[in-house]
Amino acid sequence: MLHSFRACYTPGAATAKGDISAYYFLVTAIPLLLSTGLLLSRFLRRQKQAPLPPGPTGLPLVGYLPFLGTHLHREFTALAATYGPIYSLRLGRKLCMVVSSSSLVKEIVRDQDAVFANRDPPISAVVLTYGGDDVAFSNYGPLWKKLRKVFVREMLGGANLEECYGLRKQQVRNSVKEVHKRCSGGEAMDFGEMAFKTTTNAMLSMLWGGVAGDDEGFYGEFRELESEMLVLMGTPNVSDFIPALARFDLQGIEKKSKRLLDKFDEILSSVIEERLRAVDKRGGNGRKDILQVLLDLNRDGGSDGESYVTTNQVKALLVVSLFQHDILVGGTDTTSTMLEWTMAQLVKHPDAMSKVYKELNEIVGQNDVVEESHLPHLTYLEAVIKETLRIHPALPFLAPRCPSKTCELGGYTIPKGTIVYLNAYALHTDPQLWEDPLEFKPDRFLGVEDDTKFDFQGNNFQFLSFGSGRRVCPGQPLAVNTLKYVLATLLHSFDWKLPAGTELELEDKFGIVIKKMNPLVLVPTPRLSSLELY
Ligand code: HEM
Repeated sequence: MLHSFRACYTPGAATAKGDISAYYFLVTAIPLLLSTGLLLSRFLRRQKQAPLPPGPTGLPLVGYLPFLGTHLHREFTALAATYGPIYSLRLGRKLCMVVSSSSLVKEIVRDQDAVFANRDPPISAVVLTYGGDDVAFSNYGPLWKKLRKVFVREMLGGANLEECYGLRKQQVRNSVKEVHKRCSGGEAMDFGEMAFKTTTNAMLSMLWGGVAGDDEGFYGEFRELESEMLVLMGTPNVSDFIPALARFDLQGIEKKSKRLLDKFDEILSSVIEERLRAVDKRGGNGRKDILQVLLDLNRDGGSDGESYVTTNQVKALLVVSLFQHDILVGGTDTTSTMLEWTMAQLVKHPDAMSKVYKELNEIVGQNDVVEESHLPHLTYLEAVIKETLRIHPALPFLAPRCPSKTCELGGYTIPKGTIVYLNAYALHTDPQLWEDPLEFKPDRFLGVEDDTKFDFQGNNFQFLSFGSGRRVCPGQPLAVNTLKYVLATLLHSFDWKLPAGTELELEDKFGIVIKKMNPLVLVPTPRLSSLELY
């Protein structure tokens, strides 16, 4: 080809010398022209590309990290007032975006949901879930789809949830007995601690039938591991923000997470081995529990033959379920945190509390105990729970998303791999969207004609307690059921008052889960006529 090219430009009289210089000219000029063209087209493309969202500048290397305070949900909300509903900031080497408008959230979780469906988990979470081998941390793809299906259909499916009711009920009734025992001395108790124990025991009993969960020593060990995890996940890790330093593990977080995983693994392996040796494989209450469902999938892949899960995936799914979100959000239990917040708001608002008691008297009566069949009729209690989730969203930024490719949002470029925080707290407290947003007014959720308007599925982009889109919380039906059932039971059985001379404050503490700063200490007194109801 070069030859024919040369022939065109070297007609008859050309000398051999002229031939050679034309040849060299072409050999150098063509690549030069091509690369200039390439650079020019890249430059023009970049000129055409939308800019990054505006945002505060930080310092070299560490970015905006040194300027972050202790109440990130409020700080990120305040920054939106300066930089608008989408802004960017660098945390270490990582580029982050904060989105605080319902129209942009809708674009992320509906119009571009598949693009924004990846995660960027911290190193400690990756280690503690056997390499991110689970539903909460895997990126959007075949592995996530399979694990999500197992989680939603096999582990927490409607039928399974109903079948496990007996086990949950037993644990909640145990708590009622324990509270009743402590009532006689007028003893004050830490409500959050009792709520944590109740929900953990209910979950343990669902997972492996309470085989080991009834054992106090075992429970204590789990609590210890849980608080160790809290520390590990709660400590900002330089390796997460400056990946080039990750291999040095400067704070030893990766090493400690591995040690913690070994302890979890020991417990989970012994529970699994015990079950594999057992003659009766049905677990507690004579039914197939979640452990058995997972072991069956591990053995034969399930009825569709496609739901095979590895042994490590069995363990990672158990860990995530056990701590509900603990791994995801920093060693803290979302359900018991929300139980504590709801109770605190009720104690703070006696009007709302008396409406809950009135509803319980009408629906359950004082000569019966609360059953799950009562729950759909407790509409005021549900409004109270929604209002609490609105003011205190357990995960104020949901679980951060990560786009799998560079895309555009609201006229800005969002580069692949950016960490995207959906600021649910900002949306839940936006005065444009809610009247008196900081006031506790459960009635705002009553009498809404359209059932889906404020459902828990994230169909309304101003109320996002459980997220939205394909990565919406799969534990939501269990979480709402547990919240309603435990609250209804504890309120129906007891009156709850502050200890004499104390005052209630509602100060919060930022973590990946927003917890109450100080424990909620209350004094219960029995309110049912018959001792048998305890
Ligand atoms: C009040 C209690 C709870 C709240 C407020 C809550 C909230 C959330 C939120 C906001 C997300 C992120 C959704 C998103 O990215 O759009 C999430 C994800 C998740 N939640 Fe929950 N959750 C609760 C209880 C539970 C329970 C009880 C379980 C399981 C037993 C659970 C399992 C999960 C899992 C596995 C994910 C990750 C889903 C995925 O990435 O595909 N959650 N939750």
